[in-house]
Amino acid sequence: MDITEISSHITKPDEGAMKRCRKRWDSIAKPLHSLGKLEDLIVKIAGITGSERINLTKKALVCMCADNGVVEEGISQSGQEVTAIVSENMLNGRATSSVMCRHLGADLFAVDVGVACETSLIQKKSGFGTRNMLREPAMSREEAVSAVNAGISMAFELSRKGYCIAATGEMGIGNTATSSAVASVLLDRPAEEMTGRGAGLDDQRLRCKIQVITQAVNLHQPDRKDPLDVLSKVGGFDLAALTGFFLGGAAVRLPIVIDGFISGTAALAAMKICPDAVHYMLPSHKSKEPAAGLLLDALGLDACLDCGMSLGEGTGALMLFPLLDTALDVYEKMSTFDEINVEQYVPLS
Ligand SMILES: Cc1cc2ncn([C@H]3O[C@H](COP(=O)(O)O)[C@@H](O)[C@H]3O)c2cc1C
Ligand SMILES: O=C(O)c1cccnc1
Repeated sequence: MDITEISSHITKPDEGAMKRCRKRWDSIAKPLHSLGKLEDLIVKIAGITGSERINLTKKALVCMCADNGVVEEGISQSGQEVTAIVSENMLNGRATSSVMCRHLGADLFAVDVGVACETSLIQKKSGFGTRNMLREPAMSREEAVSAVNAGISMAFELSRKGYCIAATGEMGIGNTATSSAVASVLLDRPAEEMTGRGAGLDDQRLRCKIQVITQAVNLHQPDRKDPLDVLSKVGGFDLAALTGFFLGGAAVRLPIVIDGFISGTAALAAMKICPDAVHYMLPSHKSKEPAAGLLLDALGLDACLDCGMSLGEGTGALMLFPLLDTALDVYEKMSTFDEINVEQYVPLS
């Protein structure tokens, strides 16, 4: 399956399963809707999987790793080599995401979709880093399509392997700049509003980052109605692959948890390609990056967590897993009003 046919395989969630799931929540002997957004997320998962019997035992984190040519403009605090170092650390358990995955019992899939050197990650390279978007389009349209297809194929692979839920993550120095560029075009907002300090920038470098993004967008004039045009001109392999992963996840009915600003930007691109894809996305946290809230609003999603996190690698998305597990335990194990002989007041209208 590739991008040309994926949208026709994305259908609406199962309303019947959602209704039955909501009914079960309402029958549990506790104040109605008192687990709030956590109840809503379990209901959403019922709609995604088509069953009110929820299984979240097998969990994955998919980290799309890639380099960005625009790093040579000094828009990140770190050098390009850090992408490969941290990505490799995901394999030996020394990256934040891998420590968290081990703690949570989730399997980590670190995918090389465009790191600038050879790596020992899962190989789905569409190139060795993008070009510098300040000088030329970051990718050709064909390269962007290839990265989207790599993301789609990961979703199909996870579904075949029996995963019940997947968190999204990325590693790529400079990808907050590409995300700001893509988000500013898709949301039609100025770069100043969409740009933050990423992995840590002082005021002067932040001003430079905003200028670089503004200039790149002005130079290439990406067509906001064509997300592939936007991704190819001012995006990155990681963003394109994540976009594909969201689309593929929707097609195979796999609940996919959005991480922070970068994953959120890819989620928005996926929604612009296929609006129904958003029904298969679960929000996790509101990143510290300044446009995180705007992105979630554009997706029509409301995050459970606001911890001031801005780490990437899928770390915010992973934090949702224990909350979902706990909510699911309550959903499955608690007594109902009937079982404890408590009558519920049912309003007449
Ligand atoms: C050591 C280190 C580990 C990271 N893990 C995730 N990121 C995060 O920071 C990068 C984006 O920030 P910027 O656009 O400012 O470069 C991404 O790789 C992201 O996942 C890291 C960044 C660093 C430096
Ligand atoms: O919100 C994010 O995704 C993020 C923010 C800063 C650095 N890396 C990722």
